[in-house]
Amino acid sequence: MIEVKNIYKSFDDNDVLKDVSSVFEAGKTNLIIGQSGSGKTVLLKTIVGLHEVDRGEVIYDSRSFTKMHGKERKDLRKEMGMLFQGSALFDSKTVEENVRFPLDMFSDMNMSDRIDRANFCLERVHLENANHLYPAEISGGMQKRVAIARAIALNPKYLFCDEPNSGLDPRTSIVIDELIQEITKEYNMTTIVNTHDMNSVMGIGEKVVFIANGEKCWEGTNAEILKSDNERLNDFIFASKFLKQLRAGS
Ligand SMILES: Nc1ncnc2c1ncn2[C@@H]1O[C@H](COP(=O)(O)OP(=O)(O)OP(=O)(O)O)[C@@H](O)[C@H]1O
Repeated sequence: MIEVKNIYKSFDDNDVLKDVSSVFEAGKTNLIIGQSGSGKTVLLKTIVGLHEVDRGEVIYDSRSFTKMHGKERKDLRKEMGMLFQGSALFDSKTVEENVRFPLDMFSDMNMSDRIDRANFCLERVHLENANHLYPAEISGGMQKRVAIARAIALNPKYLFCDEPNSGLDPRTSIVIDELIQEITKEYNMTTIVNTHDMNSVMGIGEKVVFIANGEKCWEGTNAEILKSDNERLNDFIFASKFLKQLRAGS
């Protein structure tokens, strides 16, 4: 479980996060949604420690990340897996080498165990025969699966995904979303996903936190979204004609 408590973050005179609090439970796909520029990425980066909070606290299973320094933080970071926008694979490394990378860097496993673990993770994302291919030789959806395999290589307790569906077609997006949800449940991870993909929200939004202008405006489940009378949320969600129709029929 990850808890953010009354977080504030500014850049110069731009107050990006204002008093944001929420709890993200283990075994659930927790989504952060909001318009472009609303502060989703800054929130995610603040949670993983790429930005320091100005005020407030980030707590990982009763451990205050905000109050940690040095080695303690480094150790906690080893429990985090990250899936960045655009997959962020190393072009000059093969699929297997990409997945092995965190193991090479942060584990004390021998080479044979690292290769076994990389293969296990690749099988888990249904990518059995791509080990020796390079990222440029596989599709965008396969690249995402490699990135997921790499993110789970160190068996993280916490998984962070920034726009995991960017650049993917709707069908492949669903496959990736379902994979993220499956592994979240299988390993009881606390997963936080930044997205503005409404298909993801409706598909895997077990908890949805809506950020507008740096403030938490609403939170609930995907089922509750359709019934919400929060005006700002509705303006955001039902900007899509398809969802307006869905709501009318619900
Ligand atoms: N490192 C930074 N330095 C200064 N300002 C920043 C920095 N990172 C983000 N911001 C500002 O914070 C605000 C929120 O940006 P953020 O990237 O969190 O939005 P977002 O909701 O993730 O948008 P998108 O969906 O387009 O990725 C923007 O005004 C942005 O300019």
